[in-house]
Amino acid sequence: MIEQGILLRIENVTKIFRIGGRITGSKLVAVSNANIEMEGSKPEIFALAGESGSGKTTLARMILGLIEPSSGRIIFKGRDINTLKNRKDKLWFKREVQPIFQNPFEAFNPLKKVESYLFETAKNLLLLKTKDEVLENISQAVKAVGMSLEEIKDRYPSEFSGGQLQRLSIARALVAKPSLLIADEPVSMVDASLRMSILNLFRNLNKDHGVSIIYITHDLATAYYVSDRIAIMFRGVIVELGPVDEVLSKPYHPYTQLLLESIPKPDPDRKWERRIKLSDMEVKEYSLVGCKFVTRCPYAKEICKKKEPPFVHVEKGRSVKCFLYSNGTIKISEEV
Ligand SMILES: Nc1ncnc2c1ncn2[C@@H]1O[C@H](COP(=O)(O)OP(=O)(O)OP(=O)(O)O)[C@@H](O)[C@H]1O
Repeated sequence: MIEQGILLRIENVTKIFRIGGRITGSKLVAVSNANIEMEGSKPEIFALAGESGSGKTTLARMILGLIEPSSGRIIFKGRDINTLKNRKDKLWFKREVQPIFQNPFEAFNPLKKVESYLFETAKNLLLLKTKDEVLENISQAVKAVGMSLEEIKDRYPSEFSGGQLQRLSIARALVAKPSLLIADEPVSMVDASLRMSILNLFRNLNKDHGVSIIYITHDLATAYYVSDRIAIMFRGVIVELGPVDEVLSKPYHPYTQLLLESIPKPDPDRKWERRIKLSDMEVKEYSLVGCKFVTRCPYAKEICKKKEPPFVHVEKGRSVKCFLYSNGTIKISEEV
């Protein structure tokens, strides 16, 4: 049954990878029981934020249909994307959900003219036949990113700056007329001076063209700037979700609180400082049965080691995965 108004529903999605050899190896739950819902009637920018290795890219790849969840479902416009079998349905999904990658230089072959990518996308995904139709379509997409066809004609990737090339990779995605863009760290390789213009472009695409965007980042400052809602991930688990201004001004989860403490206030461009040492703890934390944050949480109790915390709806639109809130009493919400 098609659910009216729901663009994307990530339903109890888990991804387990096997790491190491077949005998000595172990399992790593890269994404654990993720739940996110995005409405189609209110296109939004949804930030998926977390430090390196928190499972963001794995979740993004599942939403793009590049890898299948170990369990759970991803429902896009009422259809389970992993049950799309025939060519027509797969093509439909490819048009609807488009990726934007981190490194625009890797998205284009240096020996191929940039415009050829746009032509190919129009032909392969929209199945446009006439040259006029194709030109009309790609010129709209290029215009939407603030450039023109004349500007890109006969030019190769090396003739553009990183910022321009990232715009063109966004234009290429737009040729398909997608409802959802999955942008994985789209500004981290772009010069700081051009970063804001790309983020503003996302805002325009969302407001003026009704495109929903999942913005994946480890940078809370840009997440705050560009997005409407945010999910904070830690060791494969969404620990907190809600409107970005509320989550970042009044974080509930002890992990989100710690992250915000570690942001150097005067410089919003700086990445999160690694106040928390990650790599050495990483695999161990992934395998904890209770809360993944228990070993560093200043509020940890016995129960946090033994049981997975529930995802509690704390207030309208806000949820947090923490025992501190499971009895309905918010004990820590100030002094952050
Ligand atoms: N194909 C794979 N096989 C085994 N482990 C994997 C695989 N892909 C990812 N992982 C592991 O899953 C965990 C989550 O990785 P993921 O790339 O999703 O995190 P991330 O938050 O996107 O990090 P980054 O920002 O560094 O890309 C990491 O521990 C990673 O090593």
